[in-house]
Amino acid sequence: DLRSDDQSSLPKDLQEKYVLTRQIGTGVCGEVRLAFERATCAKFAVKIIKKKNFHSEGTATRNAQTEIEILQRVDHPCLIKTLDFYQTDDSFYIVLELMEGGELFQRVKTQQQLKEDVAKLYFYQMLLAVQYLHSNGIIHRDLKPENILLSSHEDVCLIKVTDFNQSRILEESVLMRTLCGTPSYLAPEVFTHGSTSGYGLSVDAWSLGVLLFVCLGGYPPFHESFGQSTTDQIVRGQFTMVPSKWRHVSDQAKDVVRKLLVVDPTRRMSIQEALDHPWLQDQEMRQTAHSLMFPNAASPSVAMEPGSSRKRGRDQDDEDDV
Ligand SMILES: Cc1n[nH]c(N)c1-c1cccs1
Repeated sequence: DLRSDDQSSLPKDLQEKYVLTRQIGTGVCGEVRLAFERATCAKFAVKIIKKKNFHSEGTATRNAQTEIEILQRVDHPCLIKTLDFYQTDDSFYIVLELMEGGELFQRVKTQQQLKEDVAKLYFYQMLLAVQYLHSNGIIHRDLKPENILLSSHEDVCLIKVTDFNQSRILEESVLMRTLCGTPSYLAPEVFTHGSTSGYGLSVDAWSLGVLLFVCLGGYPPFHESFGQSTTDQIVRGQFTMVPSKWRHVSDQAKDVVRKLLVVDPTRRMSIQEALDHPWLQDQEMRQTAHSLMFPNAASPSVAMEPGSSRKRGRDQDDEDDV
């Protein structure tokens, strides 16, 4: 167990480059510590994953390797960046960007529920991050408030998605290879249930619906304290928007939640459809988000034409969204 002043159990090359200090987070896989780069005193977060916390070392290694591969492959302003990676016989050490605002989970807990325009700013950034992952064939699979980090203690701030430990990289499946051949002889169920054991990108859309519900309502849509088992509530899509918590939330925001929390994945709103939803057609919010994501980019000098109403189409979103 690493005490804050005990650096001796760390990999030597990690010790030489960083000083690890206090714990800033814990998770099922281990802990996160604040670190200072010796050469620059720059601050980072070091995620320590104990291999013994997995039921099999193989799982630990496979999950960590997938997480490392994804962390090193992705490059988006709303995805946490990895700087370094080390390992010993019993642990992995991942050096990550430091997000001074901590976890969204704590922010919602402290504020009880977020103001709608703040929730919209965060949700839009989450949509862009997940749209980027999906466009790179990656399903996150574990989107929750603990895995959304905030860059500062201000309401208006950059968010970053973290923890790809449960993520999966969509490899070319047998079904995809099968579909390369002539489909003439394939039975209909190959198309409708070819990957019965798998699931698609839509699992992340559902999780984003839960995340938005928590941000707007300040409580989770599905929880064992509501009587039935959480699993039964989820598979039945049973949730309640308690009036005292939701009466000041706009109908458009509620509509986004309801269209994401649809049990049938084929009927669930997609990430792109959410980006095209009227609630997200908020140019001021998008401009704020883009200035947070690209702080060095020149702000557009040309204001929108007076009276022009830019109804965004798909290509417009693609063009403007990262
Ligand atoms: C990673 C990372 N970078 N910056 C922070 N605060 C983290 C944490 C993740 C989980 C708890 S703290």
